[in-house]
Amino acid sequence: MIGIMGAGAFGTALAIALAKTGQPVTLWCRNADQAQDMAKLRFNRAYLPDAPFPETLEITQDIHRITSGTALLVAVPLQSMRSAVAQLGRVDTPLVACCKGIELTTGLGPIRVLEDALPGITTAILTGPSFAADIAIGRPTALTLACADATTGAALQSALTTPTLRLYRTTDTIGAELGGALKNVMAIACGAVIGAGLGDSARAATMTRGFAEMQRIGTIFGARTDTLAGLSGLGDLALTCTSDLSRNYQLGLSLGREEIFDPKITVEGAATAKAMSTIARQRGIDLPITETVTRLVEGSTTIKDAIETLMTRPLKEE
Ligand SMILES: NC(=O)C1=CN([C@@H]2O[C@H](COP(=O)(O)OP(=O)(O)OC[C@H]3O[C@@H](n4cnc5c(N)ncnc54)[C@H](O)[C@@H]3O)[C@@H](O)[C@H]2O)C=CC1
Ligand SMILES: O=C(CO)COP(=O)(O)O
Repeated sequence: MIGIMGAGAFGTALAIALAKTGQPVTLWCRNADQAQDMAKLRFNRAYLPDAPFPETLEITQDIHRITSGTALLVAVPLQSMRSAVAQLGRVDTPLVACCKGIELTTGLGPIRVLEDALPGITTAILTGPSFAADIAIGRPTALTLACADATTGAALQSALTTPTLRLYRTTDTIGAELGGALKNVMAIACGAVIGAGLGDSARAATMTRGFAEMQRIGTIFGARTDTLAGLSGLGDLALTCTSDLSRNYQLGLSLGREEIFDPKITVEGAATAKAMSTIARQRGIDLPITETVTRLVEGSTTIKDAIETLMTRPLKEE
């Protein structure tokens, strides 16, 4: 049995993809009304109305039903993950973080938050270019499974791969965490560029210089360059900086157009930009795009001033 915590878009999509292979999957939902609705309708009305549940997908409100088995996938937004997993109690299975970001209060990524919240557990992260809507309807998707322990990583890779969900493995958890977290910040920046009408050339420049920031941070924190250039970094950067389906990109579009954005929508890059800007200021790391996104999101700069600031920085080598 594979357990999944979090019945939002990503948790539900993974549950459907894994259950389609015929194995038992248990999806825990914290909201009683939503759980009953899903159990009755056999689809997730709120997040994925077009993706019916396979027979082997069970919906539960009993959190103890997901604490053992092959793996427990934690698919809740990063800023809520610490409080979410605190409800689990004893866990007898590896925990796989299925989220992207840096915790505002601690500066930690998903794996470190899990290990901090539940000391002694085995952890991994599943991350990479994949919209929930694509996974749920069985479109082909490739992701990175990062686990510090190579043997556990290989076992998780095998358990979580399906005919449409292809997993590559790595032991570089820092690279996988950082790539997934930071590409969302760059997606906000690219959305803002397009929203402000600055064009595709400016977006390509923002993506590329954004990737340079990802590499700069990654090098400092010990990430491997091939991980950052892989699915969890460059791959996800390419998806979210160019697709209207990305919520981070959509927030950027709204910022660029100076429109209001629905605060209920999950946008991991907003808090992550702030967390990373704080780390960068403390450690003297130059992250102009991340800093600009932080200031745009908090409303302390306008898109016009932000562009002027970025374009008039001292000239340098690439
Ligand atoms: N939606 C997508 O296409 C993808 C999302 N992700 C990542 O997955 C993570 C989750 O995002 P989504 O599922 O899209 O968000 P979502 O907004 O669709 O759903 C979030 C779910 O988490 C639940 N939740 C929030 N706080 C909780 C708590 N304290 N305890 C229990 N449950 C809680 C909510 O009730 C909701 O069901 C994010 O880090 C996101 O970056 C990754 C790849 C694709
Ligand atoms: O991470 C994602 C795709 O890989 C989903 O992106 P958004 O959270 O921006 O929608």
